[in-house]
Amino acid sequence: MTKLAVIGAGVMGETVFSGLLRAGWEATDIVVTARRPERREQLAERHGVRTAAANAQAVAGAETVLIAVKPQDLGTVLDEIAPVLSPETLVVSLAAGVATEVIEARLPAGAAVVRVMPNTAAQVDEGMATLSAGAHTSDDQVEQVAKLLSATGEVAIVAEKYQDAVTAISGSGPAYLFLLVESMIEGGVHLGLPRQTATQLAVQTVYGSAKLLKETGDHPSVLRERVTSPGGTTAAAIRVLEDHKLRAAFLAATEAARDRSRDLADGARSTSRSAGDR
Ligand SMILES: NC(=O)C1=CN([C@@H]2O[C@H](COP(=O)(O)OP(=O)(O)OC[C@H]3O[C@@H](n4cnc5c(N)ncnc54)[C@H](O)[C@@H]3O)[C@@H](O)[C@H]2O)C=CC1
Ligand SMILES: O=C(O)[C@@H]1CCC=N1
Repeated sequence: MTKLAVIGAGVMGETVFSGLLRAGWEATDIVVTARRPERREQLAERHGVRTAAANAQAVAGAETVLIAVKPQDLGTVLDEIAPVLSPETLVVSLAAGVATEVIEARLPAGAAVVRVMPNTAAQVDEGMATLSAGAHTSDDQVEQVAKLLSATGEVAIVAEKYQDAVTAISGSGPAYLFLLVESMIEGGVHLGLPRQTATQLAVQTVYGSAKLLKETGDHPSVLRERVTSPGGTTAAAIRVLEDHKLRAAFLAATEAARDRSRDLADGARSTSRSAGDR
């Protein structure tokens, strides 16, 4: 029997199901779909999971269906799976922006839906995933999804009204930090450090700082003050970052991500198809 059908196993779909395999799930419990045959072959070879070319075939008889297509492709997928969805099947959507009520409206009446916002740090079991229940989802089903996702990191249950803001912080967040690391590396190279040295310094500094934040539980401003000696180098650098309005940039950037998340919901109401795969 299929425990989990992953519909649209791109970056995020593979991230979630490969975490379950690391946590001890059997590959035979999982069936995955993707638009391109080469991608399906790659996933079967890499993980030993079953693949299906047709979404309806993958979903038939599955306990849980994890939909990991882009919001623009969600409408088409929901229309394909709705006729074969059993009333017991739990539907989990990873799509940014798309409300559970929009998903429920395209599925048979009473379908149990959970909306999840994960992030790619789940690839190393340090993910942050939030989940919100739909109108017909029991507490046990929410617990079931929380347990599934906790295989790859932390899980929080949030009111659905917060999911667009969550997307702007933890969903997109890894990309902001990677951009910061890229910028630190370029800064080091600009100062004459060999690229390899600059990369080692930047990566370990971000990793160690994240660990310090998490393990001490201290507020970031307290940790920042400990680095900032009076009249010293850090104060000089932070002055420049403040001059360049780093905080204002983050406020504007997270607002833009939140707004884009809301806009993406419109794509899921149609049956249009996204321009193409990565
Ligand atoms: N990449 C990320 O960091 C995160 C992504 N998400 C959400 O996860 C979803 C997927 O995003 P990515 O993995 O980044 O995209 P992706 O483009 O890597 O993966 C999407 C996959 O869906 C497949 N697909 C498209 N239409 C299909 C169809 N009709 N039937 C079967 N497969 C189909 C594509 O072939 C592709 O493999 C999106 O809804 C996004 O909002 C959520 C949190 C983080
Ligand atoms: O960029 C995106 O739309 C997706 C959602 C959160 C992270 N990646």
